[in-house]
Amino acid sequence: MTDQTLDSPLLADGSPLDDRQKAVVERVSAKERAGILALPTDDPLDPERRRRVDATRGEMLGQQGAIRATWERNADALPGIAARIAGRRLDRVFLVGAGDSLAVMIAARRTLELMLRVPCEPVQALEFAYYQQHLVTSDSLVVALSSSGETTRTVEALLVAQHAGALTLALTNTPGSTLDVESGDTLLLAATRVGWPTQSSTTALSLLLLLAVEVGRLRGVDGAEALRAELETLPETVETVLEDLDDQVAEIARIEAERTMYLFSAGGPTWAAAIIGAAKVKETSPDHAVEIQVEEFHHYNSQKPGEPMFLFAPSGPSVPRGVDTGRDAHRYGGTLYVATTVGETAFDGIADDILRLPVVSEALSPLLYVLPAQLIGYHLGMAKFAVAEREASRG
Ligand SMILES: O=P(O)(O)OC[C@H]1O[C@](O)(CO)[C@@H](O)[C@@H]1O
Repeated sequence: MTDQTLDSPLLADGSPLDDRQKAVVERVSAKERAGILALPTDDPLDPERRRRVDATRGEMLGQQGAIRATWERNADALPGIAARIAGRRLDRVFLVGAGDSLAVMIAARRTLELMLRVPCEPVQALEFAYYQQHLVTSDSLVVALSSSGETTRTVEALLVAQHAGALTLALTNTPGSTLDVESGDTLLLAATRVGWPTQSSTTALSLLLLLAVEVGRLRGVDGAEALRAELETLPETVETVLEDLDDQVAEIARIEAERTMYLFSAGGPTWAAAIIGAAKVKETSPDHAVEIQVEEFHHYNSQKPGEPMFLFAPSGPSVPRGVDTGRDAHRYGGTLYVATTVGETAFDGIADDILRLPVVSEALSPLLYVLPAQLIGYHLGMAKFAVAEREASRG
């Protein structure tokens, strides 16, 4: 059965989709399945994984330019879309995606909620398409993000939202993709995605943040102008953070290269960085990585002896629980690495090493905190290849 495409309940009788849309779903589903079957193996020296890890570095370091190019690309379209959203009475916003694209939605949620003043719910695309149709109204806004524009469940989510009469908006890196073609309004990313995804996440996040502050400005929301001004400076900060943390993370990766499980934790908007960190390790290596929300960490024996934990905790309300997490990491016999704000002293004497990032509003902080998450994934991948090569050469 592994080479078969999977059925969708939206292809069955009673589906809101028409025959043309069902054919669209069948087509993207078959293509997606082929992509999944072509993923690298868990061979520690898999050349396809290596090719993608190698390609990731340049893309990761080029994110400042990709963000600026994405803003430029949408300079004409974004103001009109922001005006349509600002002028509309909204009951709620659904932020739909899969994998990294869902993490981006989680990262953007806080700024969107501060600026739009309605609940903005990140939802996995399957959950939305199959379980939440009844919640969508003509006053809802559904934003669907897919870098490829061909992720089946995300395409289905967009189609379902259209049938429910919601205002819809697509974001994709692929002009002419199914999501782009099926959507009325599309914002286009300017990301390179030959390696494991980095630019596609940060460009999408930067665009959603820009859209949010534009809507906030149009609606006269307190703090929108200041947030806009801060956001405008962040592409350059992205570059600085990557340069400043690169060597430090490479050294941590060398220390931790022979572990087989990696934990990532955070709370608030930076939760997205924990999700992305675990995703990058799973992409760049044959090993396991999991994200655990900073509060949930305490409700189980969450860390095993020797396991490294990466905690993302910019100054903000999640820091005290992060400090508890750090103490328990050591009680479990694990190691703790913390990414936090320069000048934040809460983790001094608790963390095994601290990655320090510039001061930034917590709502915008994921745009910076996904960077150490990407660096950890990249450098662990490279360090693991080095270990595997050494072992292979010993025979
Ligand atoms: O943004 P897209 O193209 O929908 O891709 C989503 C997919 O990409 C990944 O983020 C990484 O391959 C997956 O986890 C996810 O299912």
